[in-house]
Amino acid sequence: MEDYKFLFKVVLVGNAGVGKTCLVRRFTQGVFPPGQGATIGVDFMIKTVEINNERIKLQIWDTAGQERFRSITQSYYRSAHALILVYDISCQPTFDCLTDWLREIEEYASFKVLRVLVGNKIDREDREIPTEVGEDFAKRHDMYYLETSAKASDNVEKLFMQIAAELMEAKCKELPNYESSGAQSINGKTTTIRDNPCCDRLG
Ligand SMILES: Nc1nc2c(ncn2[C@@H]2O[C@H](COP(=O)(O)OP(=O)(O)OP(=O)(O)O)[C@@H](O)[C@H]2O)c(=O)[nH]1
Repeated sequence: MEDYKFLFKVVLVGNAGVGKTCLVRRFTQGVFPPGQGATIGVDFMIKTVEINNERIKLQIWDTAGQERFRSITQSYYRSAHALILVYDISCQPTFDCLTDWLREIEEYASFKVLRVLVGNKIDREDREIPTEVGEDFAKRHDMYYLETSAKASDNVEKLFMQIAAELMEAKCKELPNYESSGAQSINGKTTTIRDNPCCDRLG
C-alpha cells in the first residue's frame, strides 16, 4: 500500500512554449531538459512531498498549450484541485491570452479550484511584462501570484510546496475541531499551516 495521507491533482495550463513541461520536470526530476518537443495532449508525473510530517502525493498534469489539443486538455480541468496558469514574462502574447484561459477555467474547472498565476522565465533579460502587472492581474482575478524560472530553478519548489500546503490546509478545514497555528504565504496571501492532529484522522 502506498504511504500518503493526501492525493491532490494539479493541472498546468497556458500558451505553448511558456515552460509548463520544464516547470514540472524541474520540480519532479530536478532537471531543466534540453530541447524537447511540444507536449502532445496531456502528460502526467507524480511527486510525493512532506509537509508537517504528512506525506502528500501530487499528481501533476502537464497539458499541451497548442490550440489543437484544447478539447482534450479541457477534460482534465474538472477534477483538478489546483490549476497553475503559466505565461512567459518575456512574451506579451502569452500574457494577453490569460483572459481566454480564465474563461476556459471558469467554464470547465470546479469553482473550488485553487488558482495560481505563474510568470515563468524570470532568468531572461528581455522581460516584457513587469512584475506589478502580473501581480495586479492575479489580484483582480483572485489568484495567487508567483514568478519562476524553470531554468534557474527559482521558486519552482516553492510553487508546488505551497500549493500542497494550501490544499492540505483547505482539506483539514473541512474537518471538525479545526484550529490553526503557523503561517506561510505565497506573495502576500497568507495560508495557515499547522501541526495537524486533525489530519491524523484521515486516510
Ligand atoms: N530561459 C528560459 N527558458 C525556458 C524556461 N522554461 C522553459 N523554457 C524554454 O521554453 C521552451 C518551451 O518550454 P516547454 O516547457 O516545452 O513549454 P510548454 O509550455 O510545456 O509548451 P507546450 O508543451 O507546447 O504547451 C523550451 O525551449 C524551454 O527550454 C525558463 O525558465 N527560462
